[in-house]
Amino acid sequence: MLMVNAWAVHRDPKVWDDPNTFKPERFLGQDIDAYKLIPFGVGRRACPGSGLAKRVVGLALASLIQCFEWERVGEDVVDMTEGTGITMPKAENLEAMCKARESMVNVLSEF
Ligand code: HEM
Repeated sequence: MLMVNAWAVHRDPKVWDDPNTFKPERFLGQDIDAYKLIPFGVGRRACPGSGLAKRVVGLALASLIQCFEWERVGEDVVDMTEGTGITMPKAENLEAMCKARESMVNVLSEF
């Protein structure tokens, strides 16, 4: 079996400018070469759920931001250090506080 090291491809300075900096705007307004960005694999065995996944992740995140106000638990900046594992867990679990936004209280209390 051939395992492709997507982690290394996504952090290769020969492929990406400033690869270790979180810059989502780097993806705006341009087509990215399919072999440079491979979170869903590539080719015949690429993830068939990628279209669904991309829509659901955006929808879930947008819903959480729309419905709740979020705050850190303490003053410390969130530690983004990566842990070990196939699905790239954080080294430290993310703890956050959320409060339903005023405009959402009636909507959320119906569930
Ligand atoms: C953010 C969410 C997801 C990520 C990052 C992801 C990523 C991947 C990756 C990297 C592969 C292996 C591709 C390869 O071997 O080159 C894969 C395979 C697969 N994924 Fe996903 N996936 C996601 C969501 C989903 C969803 C929502 C479904 C189904 C509804 C799905 C169904 C599958 C299936 C069936 C395969 C095996 C394809 C094959 O071996 O021919 N995935 N996925």
